[in-house]
Amino acid sequence: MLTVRRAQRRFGRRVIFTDLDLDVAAGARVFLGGSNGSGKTTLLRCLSGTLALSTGQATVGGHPVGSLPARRLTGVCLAPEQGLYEKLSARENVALVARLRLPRRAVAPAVAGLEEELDLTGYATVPVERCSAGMRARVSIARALVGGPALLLLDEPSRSLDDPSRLLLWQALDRRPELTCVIASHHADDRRRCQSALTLAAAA
Ligand SMILES: Nc1ncnc2c1ncn2[C@@H]1O[C@H](COP(=O)(O)OP(=O)(O)OP(=O)(O)O)[C@@H](O)[C@H]1O
Repeated sequence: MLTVRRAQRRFGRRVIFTDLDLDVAAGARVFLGGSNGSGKTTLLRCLSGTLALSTGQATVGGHPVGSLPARRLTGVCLAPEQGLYEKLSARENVALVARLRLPRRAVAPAVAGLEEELDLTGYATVPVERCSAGMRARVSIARALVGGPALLLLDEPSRSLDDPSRLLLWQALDRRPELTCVIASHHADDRRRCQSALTLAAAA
């Protein structure tokens, strides 16, 4: 589902990662570890297509990352508490993405299903600007999941989540055994829930 070949990303002369190869089969979960500043977010941004690799290639479902077909296959939650439309409600934020990914009649049921799964129902109609960091993180995760992506990229989803909310996330992932996930995290329990791990080393 996800293939990375000889990937390198530099910022100026600073090499963040290099010679990176990765093969992630459909349905596999990869834990992305490494200390602060080791390049986890940078790699996820490259895999989502929002940042270009300096050299090397990455494909999603055989399509180059960043291409329209690859983007269609990819659900992204890179800054769990940010990047939402502040004046819109949780429901509207999720529905916006659902409309891009689903036929019109499938939008409302898909959004309602995710509201239930991630326990958004109590504040689904409240503007996101009034939500806490943990609430926002759950909205961002719902937005990444809506429309049934084949690949999910999550950057520190547990950062603002309490234990019951983290459980909701993992239950949602467990309900989707076909979903391929790459999850950057510092949380040992997140590591346990993934079949394999890639640990990035901090650049010298
Ligand atoms: N736009 C940029 N320009 C220059 N350097 C950058 C840029 N973005 C990130 N970096 C650098 O790249 C390195 C990796 O950052 P990144 O955010 O990917 O680390 P991380 O592993 O996600 O860290 P954390 O665990 O703290 O979230 C850091 O040294 C950071 O300063």
